[in-house]
Amino acid sequence: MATLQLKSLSMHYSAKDKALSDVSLEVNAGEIVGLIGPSGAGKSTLIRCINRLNNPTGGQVLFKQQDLTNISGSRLRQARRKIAMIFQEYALIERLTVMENVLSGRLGYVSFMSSLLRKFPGKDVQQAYALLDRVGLLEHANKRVDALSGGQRQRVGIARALAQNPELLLIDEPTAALDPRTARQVMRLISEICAEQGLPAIINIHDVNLAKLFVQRIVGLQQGKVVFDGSPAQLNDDVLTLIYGEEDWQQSESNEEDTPEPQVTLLKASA
Ligand SMILES: Nc1ncnc2c1ncn2[C@@H]1O[C@H](COP(=O)(O)OP(=O)(O)OP(=O)(O)O)[C@@H](O)[C@H]1O
Repeated sequence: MATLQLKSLSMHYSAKDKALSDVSLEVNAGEIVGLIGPSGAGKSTLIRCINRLNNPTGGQVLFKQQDLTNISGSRLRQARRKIAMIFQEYALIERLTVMENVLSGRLGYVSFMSSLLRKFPGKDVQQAYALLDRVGLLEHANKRVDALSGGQRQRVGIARALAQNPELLLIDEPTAALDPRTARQVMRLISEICAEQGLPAIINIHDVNLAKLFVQRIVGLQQGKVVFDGSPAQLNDDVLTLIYGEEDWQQSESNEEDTPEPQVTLLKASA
């Protein structure tokens, strides 16, 4: 049985605006899905409907066969513990350390008093160290996150998400704030960790070439509807035109992984 099943999911922000229409999708354990589509296609809305940050107006979200659309309170909180999110702007607590931010991924598992005092069991701390080691930030554990680079912050966001022991990752534009090389490193890390843990993920991603490099399945959204669901190899110019409209896609095909970033020479304008 698929980890996640979306059945005829719809979401309207207003009576005339349909952000999502009749979206049906299944995501299996270990599967990484890249969600692509033009601005306003509904990618963020779809991700946020899955963990009920947005409330769908129709259809079902079945996570491990439990319908999340008709639960609330503690049942919803419990389901959400197993669905971790990684955000474009990291959503870290800037004045806290890297370790404290990672441990905040455990807040849903500790008592109210412990969460207020930010007291975590020793095994949670050990796990947090192991996760920091995995994302390459062990020596930064005690630094405040506002002293880190964008790529390092996103690694903290990844470690925090994994601290939840999730069974599904929802990832909203994880590389939009990063330079191309760091973006590839972050995508590689996410795809390696998902493969190691058999963890399914949905990644909302603007950069089609990046998606093609790191995911095995791509879903294309257009005006709130799924118009493509297939492998990166099937994502030809006709399909890209279907998703994005008329464009010259050849131009964007030349970004090879690990190509050195072009050197830019700034010329002073003559007076
Ligand atoms: N809070 C909101 N209130 C009203 N309409 C909204 C709201 N958020 C999004 N929308 C509308 O819903 C539609 C889908 O938006 P959404 O942000 O999900 O698209 P997206 O594909 O993630 O776009 P982008 O790539 O630009 O982030 C758009 O028409 C958008 O204007």
